[in-house]
Amino acid sequence: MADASSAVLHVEQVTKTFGAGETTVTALQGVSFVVPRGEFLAIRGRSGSGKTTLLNAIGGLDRVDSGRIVVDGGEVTAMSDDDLLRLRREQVAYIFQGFGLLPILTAAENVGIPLRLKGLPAAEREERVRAALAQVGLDKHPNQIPGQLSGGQQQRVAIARALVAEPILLLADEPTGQLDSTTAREIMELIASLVRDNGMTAIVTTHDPVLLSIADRVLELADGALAQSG
Ligand SMILES: Nc1ncnc2c1ncn2[C@@H]1O[C@H](COP(=O)(O)OP(=O)(O)OP(=O)(O)O)[C@@H](O)[C@H]1O
Repeated sequence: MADASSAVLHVEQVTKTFGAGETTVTALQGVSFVVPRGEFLAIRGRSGSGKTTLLNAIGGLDRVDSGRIVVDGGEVTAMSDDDLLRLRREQVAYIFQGFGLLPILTAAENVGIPLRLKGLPAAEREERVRAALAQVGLDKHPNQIPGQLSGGQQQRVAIARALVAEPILLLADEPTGQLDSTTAREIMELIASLVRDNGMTAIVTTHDPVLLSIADRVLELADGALAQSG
């Protein structure tokens, strides 16, 4: 059992439904778990099991109906919209299946976005962007736009962008879903090693059984409820 005081994330009895009346879908029902600092946690589950809904609730992108979510001592489920914006800017970083890069910006400019939002001076931004691109093995491609990079390279840019602001919690929703199996494994191993090297905590959703073995622990969602932990 994880020491609750060292936990980065507490999820307690979280429930979320979509729609009303006969069309109501229960996306999450009574989900509870704790993630200790430094853990690389995978969440698996079939399509529609609630993985995206859960990550979006943790990252403050969507609100739940009941239950509590606490990230690094801050109660996400009680935050104002402004506080949620700050949470997403300063504490939580996202990696998406579709990479989520801005197509007209270069790799370096994409990586620099969180640092601009933080208002860091240009010289410090440039140095941190350079270091982040080097960490993901893309130091030779700072000036290419996403359309000039492979899928795996684009996801590396997105990973660098997620890391550059030194978030407490990294959330990755099917980050390898658009990649071939070899590249998918490379990307998952890269995320795992960066999380470990940077003392971060990460939650990654995936369907892929091969990739699950890279995680420290796997939780399974089925019809919006946690089925087992291992
Ligand atoms: N905005 C929405 N409006 C209505 N229903 C929704 C909405 N978002 C999700 N759902 C429903 O909630 C359930 C959980 O969806 P969710 O996207 O969280 O699953 P998932 O495990 O991430 O699936 P996938 O692996 O396909 O991304 C599904 O039944 C889905 O149809």
